[in-house]
Amino acid sequence: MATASERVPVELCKGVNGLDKVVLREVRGGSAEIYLYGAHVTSWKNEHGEELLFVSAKANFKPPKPIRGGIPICFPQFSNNGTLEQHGFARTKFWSIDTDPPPFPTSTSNKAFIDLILKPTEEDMKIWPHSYEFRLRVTLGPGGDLMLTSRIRNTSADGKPFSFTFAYHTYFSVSDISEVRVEGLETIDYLDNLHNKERFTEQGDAITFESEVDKIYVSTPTKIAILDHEKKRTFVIRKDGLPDAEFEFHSAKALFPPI
Ligand SMILES: O=P(O)(O)OC[C@H]1O[C@@H](O)[C@H](O)[C@@H](O)[C@@H]1O
Repeated sequence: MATASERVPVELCKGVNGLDKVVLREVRGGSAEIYLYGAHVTSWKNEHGEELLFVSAKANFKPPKPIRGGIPICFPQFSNNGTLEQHGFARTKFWSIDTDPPPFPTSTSNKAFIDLILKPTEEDMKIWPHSYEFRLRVTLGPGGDLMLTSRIRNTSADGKPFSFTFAYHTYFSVSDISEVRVEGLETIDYLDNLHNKERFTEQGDAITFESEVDKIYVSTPTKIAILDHEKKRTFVIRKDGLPDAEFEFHSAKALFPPI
């Protein structure tokens, strides 16, 4: 039976290694957990209590290492496309709870959500000399849907523009990879990370995984589905403002060195 604290829609508590985390709960029993370290979603459970995200059993919740699994926020650099560390520094910074976020156009009724914010310190500016506010809202809807909304604002006094790359590097939990297929990327071009980012066009039907895969699909549709036959579960991913999508399947050994 649920205790009183388990029914609280938004709760700040301690997670692994005493790190601060926020737990979101929706009325039907779904939940999500977000660490302030990295603004990192580490758990998303449906109303049956089934975990929908993968976090490596070897994941270190030890700053300054990134957490391996869940939803790492890659900012201001995705992958190694630049001079910064792989996937940028946002995933290894301590974010704050944003108590006064600018209003959203969408309604928040029946939704559990938390607003987080990251601003650069003087030390950070030495690595990436741009002044910004990165606001992330993580929302758990009444049907258990998880939504991440990022708002990045240039706060430099002179308004000089800067560019960045950004990604939600989500690790979905799936069963045996041979039971999984991805729909929505047919005939889309991709850059193959296993072949020096060479560009190819996806052929044929839905994507299946037979060997190691590490591809960035470019200009993808706004809706992509991951179908897991064994778990009889489908993830429908909808996105807005993020043109590309990366799909990876590595062997267990390649994917999970402890970091
Ligand atoms: O190990 P990291 O830094 O969390 O990166 C995870 C993955 O990120 C992807 O973007 C890379 O293409 C992969 O090669 C890498 O394994």
